[in-house]
Amino acid sequence: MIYRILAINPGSTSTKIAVYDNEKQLLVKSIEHKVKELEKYDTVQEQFEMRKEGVLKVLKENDIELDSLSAIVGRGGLLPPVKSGAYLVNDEMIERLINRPVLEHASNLGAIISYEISKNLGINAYIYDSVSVDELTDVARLSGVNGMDRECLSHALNSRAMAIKYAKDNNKRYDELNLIVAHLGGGITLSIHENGKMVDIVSDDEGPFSPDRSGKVPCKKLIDRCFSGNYTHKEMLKIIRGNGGIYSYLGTVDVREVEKMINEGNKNAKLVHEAMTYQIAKGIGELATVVLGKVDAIILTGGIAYSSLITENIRKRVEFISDVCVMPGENELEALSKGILRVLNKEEEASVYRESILTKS
Ligand SMILES: Nc1ncnc2c1ncn2[C@@H]1O[C@H](COP(=O)(O)OP(=O)(O)OP(=O)(O)O)[C@@H](O)[C@H]1O
Ligand SMILES: CCCC(=O)O
Repeated sequence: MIYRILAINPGSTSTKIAVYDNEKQLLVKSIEHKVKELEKYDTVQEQFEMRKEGVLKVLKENDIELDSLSAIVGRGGLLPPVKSGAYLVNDEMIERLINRPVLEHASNLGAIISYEISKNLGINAYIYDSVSVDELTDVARLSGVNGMDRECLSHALNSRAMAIKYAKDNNKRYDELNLIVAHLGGGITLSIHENGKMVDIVSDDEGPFSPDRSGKVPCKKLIDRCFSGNYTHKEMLKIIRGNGGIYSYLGTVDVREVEKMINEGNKNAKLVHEAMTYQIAKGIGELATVVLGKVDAIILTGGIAYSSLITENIRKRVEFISDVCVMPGENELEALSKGILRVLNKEEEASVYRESILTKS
């Protein structure tokens, strides 16, 4: 049986789409959105029509008939905590993403666009491994302030896909391994996968800084700055997410550019580069304690994992814990599509989204 799956991954400046016949990629395309064009919209939700039309146009240009599609999958956005794997998109999920998303994020449009296209075709729309996948254990949930539990927002899609791929490549099952995955992209999140469950993470405000995010910062200094009267709420958020991390030190979010600066003798660039890898290694060390050090492998993935300077600096600090496996880049479209193929092949079940009860369909 051949299933044709459309995968949609809306990012901050692009909407990436791909079409697969089972595992065979028929089409992949990144629809770029110019900053000037996006500035016309006050909210991410308002970009829906424009992005949906872009997707439909690309399908038409590439002779992909809408009625040849078996299912559509969008990158799952900032929902309240959900389980890993697939969810069927329903009205309740759409209402949440349009009116009350946990955070405004382009990925919130993944489900919305998929649902809208699927409705007219009479096929299912899904999300897979949303940013808000939460499999934290109870003990991992406490933050240290009563009433302020930790949040589990991570690059779950790529991280789980790489962990599953690592297991397959090594003739093992995902649920028989303990794996630490470091997703090293524009944002950095680290996760520990214990016997097939992502039981803890180091999120992008708890651990290493990244190209554009601050990571963990000194709480008291942050509070002082918030109440200094010099910044709005929005400006403070931008300081830690968007203008934080490497950008705040060096004015770029491009690690390749940082490495060029280093090669040209820029000592500050070298220090910042080293500090980021040092913090990533510390985060990996922290997660190793979750499984009492019994880690089968440490996986380094995401765009930054293309840098051997980065991966070697991390390796030398963490290889005492376990083997380090470098799986650079991310293939979120493939991860989305393969996840839904497993659902269509009945190897996995899709959950039904309910605000309070998350049940298997
Ligand atoms: N060959 C390379 N060497 C070093 N860094 C690289 C290389 N290729 C990409 N990068 C860096 O990877 C980062 C972007 O990674 P990636 O594309 O995974 O992130 P993203 O998709 O924009 O964000 P996120 O991963 O948070 O969703 C940039 O800092 C970029 O400079
Ligand atoms: C919150 C981490 C996920 C992302 O930024 O895409």
